[in-house]
Amino acid sequence: MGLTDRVRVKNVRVLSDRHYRLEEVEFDYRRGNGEWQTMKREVFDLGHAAALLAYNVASRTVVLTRQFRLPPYRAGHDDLMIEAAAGMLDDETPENRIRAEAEEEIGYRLHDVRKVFEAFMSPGSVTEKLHFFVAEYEAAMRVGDGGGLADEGEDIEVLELPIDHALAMISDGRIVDAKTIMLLQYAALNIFK
Ligand SMILES: Nc1nc2c(ncn2[C@@H]2O[C@H](COP(=O)(O)OP(=O)(O)O[C@H]3O[C@H](CO)[C@@H](O)[C@H](O)[C@@H]3O)[C@@H](O)[C@H]2O)c(=O)[nH]1
Ligand SMILES: [Mg+2]
Repeated sequence: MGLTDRVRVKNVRVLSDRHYRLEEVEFDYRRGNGEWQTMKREVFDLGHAAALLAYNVASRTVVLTRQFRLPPYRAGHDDLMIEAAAGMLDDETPENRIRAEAEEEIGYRLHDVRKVFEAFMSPGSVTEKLHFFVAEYEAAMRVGDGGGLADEGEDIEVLELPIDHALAMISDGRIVDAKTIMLLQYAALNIFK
């Protein structure tokens, strides 16, 4: 399968190129009925990212983070965000990046880290693909307090909580981050049976 005979990019205009990159792309697209249509779409290029759920089967617990996120706040979410550990790849491999993020954000040096799936998080406008991982944690793997990198503005609380409590927080709206909901539901289906 390929789309080279259905999509012809005609022009790319960079609207913003600071921390992230916003492009306006003009292209021809061959519709289902065979007719060509010219369109313009804005594409927000964030790079790619990785996320991880740390879990412990015996204690039926998971480790999450809580931090301020400006975009949800601007959209009316008047609370900190509860999220799985995650970070942008920044030219690292997904596995190396997520191991480093787990140490920086939640303070665990994990052993076996398992990739479970990949997903585009907002395919209508954002290029970002997220690589999802899970890993078992134990007290002996704790190497620090986590919290993120203060000089990059990160101020992250570490939350260790029962999986059942985390799942209830999806139902009552306290957890509203997509990657975190996906990982908790993966864990409910495949890890905490
Ligand atoms: N200077 C500057 N820094 C920024 C800007 N936007 C983000 N940053 C900084 O860039 C760093 C990104 O931290 P990471 O841990 O690498 O990424 P993340 O923001 O946690 O990304 C994860 O969560 C996002 C929100 O759910 C996801 O979008 C993303 O896919 C990933 O999972 C943080 O220090 C953040 O403050 C900006 O516009 N300017
Ligand atoms: Mg992060």
